[in-house]
Amino acid sequence: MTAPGNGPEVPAEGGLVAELQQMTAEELAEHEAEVAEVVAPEREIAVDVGETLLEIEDLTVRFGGLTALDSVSFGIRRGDILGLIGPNGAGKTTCFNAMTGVYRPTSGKVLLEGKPLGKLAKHNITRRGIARTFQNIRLFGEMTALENVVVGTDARHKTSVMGALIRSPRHHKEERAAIERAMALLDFVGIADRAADKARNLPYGYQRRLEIARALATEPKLLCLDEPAAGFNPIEKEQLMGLIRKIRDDGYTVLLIEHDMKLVMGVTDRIVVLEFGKKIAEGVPAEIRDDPAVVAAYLGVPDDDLA
Ligand SMILES: Nc1ncnc2c1ncn2[C@@H]1O[C@H](COP(=O)(O)OP(=O)(O)OP(=O)(O)O)[C@@H](O)[C@H]1O
Repeated sequence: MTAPGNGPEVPAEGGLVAELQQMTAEELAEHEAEVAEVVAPEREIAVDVGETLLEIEDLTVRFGGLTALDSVSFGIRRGDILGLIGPNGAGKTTCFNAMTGVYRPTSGKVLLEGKPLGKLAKHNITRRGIARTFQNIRLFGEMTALENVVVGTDARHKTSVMGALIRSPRHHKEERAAIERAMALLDFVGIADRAADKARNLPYGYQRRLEIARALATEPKLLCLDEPAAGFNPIEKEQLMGLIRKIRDDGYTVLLIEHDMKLVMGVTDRIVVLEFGKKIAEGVPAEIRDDPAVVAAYLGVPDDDLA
């Protein structure tokens, strides 16, 4: 990682944005294709679209006497956007936490590409290919936006600690590549113009996008987004839908926890519904919208618009 203040090469203020503004439509399309190539370098991931990427088998998580997740099973296909929904306290975040090594499941399994994640620690699960964002934004506030993303790319670095200490040529090369990739990711999520700003000084919507860029920096096979639209206005929600689709179109698989039903129904390929820790429904958005058990689970939840 580049030490803060050590001068990663950020374009001069407005540089990239000014450049983009002057581009013709053709040049812009070419630029976007180049950015997409850097953002998802492992293009072969698109080849296996439709195969099962992640399987959750009979997953149970108990906290003392409370069963937060009760023998839940579902799968995620490569290239899909899967929505995980349910009323407050249904077990959605617990499911994310059990998948990403934050909680140990009481019983059941999580398999990525057919291999159980077992008792892997969080960072090893990230290395295996699951990245996530959090309900409450977690960024390094004193670091710049660019540095926050460079930190994410560290999960993929191959240099040894010694190599980093003596600043070996391999380490130097990796560092340059990390900065270039981080810049491309900021561009991809639409916040490259604020690359040099401290994360804590960014507007809220930019911080949410920065979290997504940082998660993408780990080159995940599966990107888990925990309520990414929380606190967004309708225009920002619309833009977020566009970004989630763009991420999927770039070859990633996405698992989305979100309360905003319009967004969930508009962007997902399939939906799994939890209530009181149990799976009560699974299907395509139109099936879920008309499912009596789902409608009943949401009755009395005025903020959610199931119509
Ligand atoms: N660390 C914990 N210790 C004890 N109970 C917990 C813990 N984490 C979650 N729970 C409980 O587990 C249940 C499921 O919580 P969870 O946060 O997974 O629900 P959720 O569907 O994500 O809800 P929300 O939409 O409100 O975020 C709740 O009853 C919650 O209080």
